[in-house]
Amino acid sequence: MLKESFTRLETRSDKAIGYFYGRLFTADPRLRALFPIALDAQRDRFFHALTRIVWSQDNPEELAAYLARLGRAHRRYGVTAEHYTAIEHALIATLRVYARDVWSPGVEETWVEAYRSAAATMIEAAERDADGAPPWWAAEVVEHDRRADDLAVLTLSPERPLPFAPGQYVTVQTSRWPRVWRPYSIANAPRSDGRLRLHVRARPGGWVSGALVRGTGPGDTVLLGPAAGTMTLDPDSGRDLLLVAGGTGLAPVKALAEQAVAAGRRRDVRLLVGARTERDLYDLADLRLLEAAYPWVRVLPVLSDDPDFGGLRGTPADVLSGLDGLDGLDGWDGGWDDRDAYVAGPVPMVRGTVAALQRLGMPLERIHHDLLRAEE
Ligand SMILES: NC(=O)C1=CN([C@@H]2O[C@H](COP(=O)(O)OP(=O)(O)OC[C@H]3O[C@@H](n4cnc5c(N)ncnc54)[C@H](O)[C@@H]3O)[C@@H](O)[C@H]2O)C=CC1
Repeated sequence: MLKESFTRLETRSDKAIGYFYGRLFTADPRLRALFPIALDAQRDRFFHALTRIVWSQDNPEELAAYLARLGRAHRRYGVTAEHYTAIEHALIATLRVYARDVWSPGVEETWVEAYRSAAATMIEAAERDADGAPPWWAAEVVEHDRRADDLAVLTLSPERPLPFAPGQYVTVQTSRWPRVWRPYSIANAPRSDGRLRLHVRARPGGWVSGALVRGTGPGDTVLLGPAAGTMTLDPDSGRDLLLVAGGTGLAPVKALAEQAVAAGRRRDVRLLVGARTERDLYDLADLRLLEAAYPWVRVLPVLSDDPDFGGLRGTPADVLSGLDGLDGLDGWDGGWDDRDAYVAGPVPMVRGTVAALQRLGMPLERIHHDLLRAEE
């Protein structure tokens, strides 16, 4: 019933979502303040979440985990239990209009039940979280290192300790765009001074990334959400590590490399740094320092858009796919089933790299990435 009625809404999603927000803000205009000034991205995210909830009804475990993440993430917006009731009314009113040809009291009851159950899971997760972590941290920008016109490395000092594991990300809000949060991976292992580094590339039309690269400097304050993400080192593994980064996907991978070397246990680390041109290797000097300090770490730049480059060319996936019959990856040939891989970067690059690693014989459970979260 849910899927059938939701399909009616999907075919006219723009109008339906517009109607939904209209109902919501008319019923309680104060709710408008919870949302960003421009609603476009919010509309997409709301619809994406609804779609996922409807289509995950057959998979309660996956659904509960997703809703718990969603509920926790909503804490930073100041969402409370009462807001869920207002959303319920607006959603049901919208479905009544847009799914009118299949609507009946039975369908309505099913929706109300499914909505309340989803809301209860979100609220419960948010409340459980509220016992411990704050919903957000204020952090001072202590360094702003502009490495290219569109790229900056920011060092942030949170007002209170912000716990995280290498490989995780935080969401960031700037004063320029209230209520707009964007995720950025933390680019360092935890430090004694509690500081965090972010690698930010300003995307065309990217509000937060543009503000962080071009409109932020030392002394400014940003807000950070709690750390999240599962692309973390397997604590039981002493296996060699293959780290693959594309562009600013270097951030989480560098944090993992720092953690691996700090653990004191010698694990061979190969770090493939994918970029378009030499100019885009924005952190190579730092990576070379890591390599010099730990001889078992090898940093291998791979350039896709520079035919004159003397090193590895193509994407990281091209390099891995071409390994058959070559000398191997800087001394590594074979043994792919006994290594851990971590991959971060543009979605198609991550997909291609995962496929190439599987073809080399690496089991899927050893290949870590953030793809599903990126799509959330
Ligand atoms: N945890 C994660 O997975 C993280 C992911 N990212 C994502 O990484 C991306 C970085 O963007 P930029 O720095 O602009 O990277 P970029 O566009 O400069 O590309 C970096 C590398 O990825 C390859 N690449 C780009 N598009 C590709 C495609 N369609 N197919 C195959 N390979 C491709 C390039 O050849 C290059 O090697 C962003 O999308 C960001 O959201 C960033 C941080 C963490």
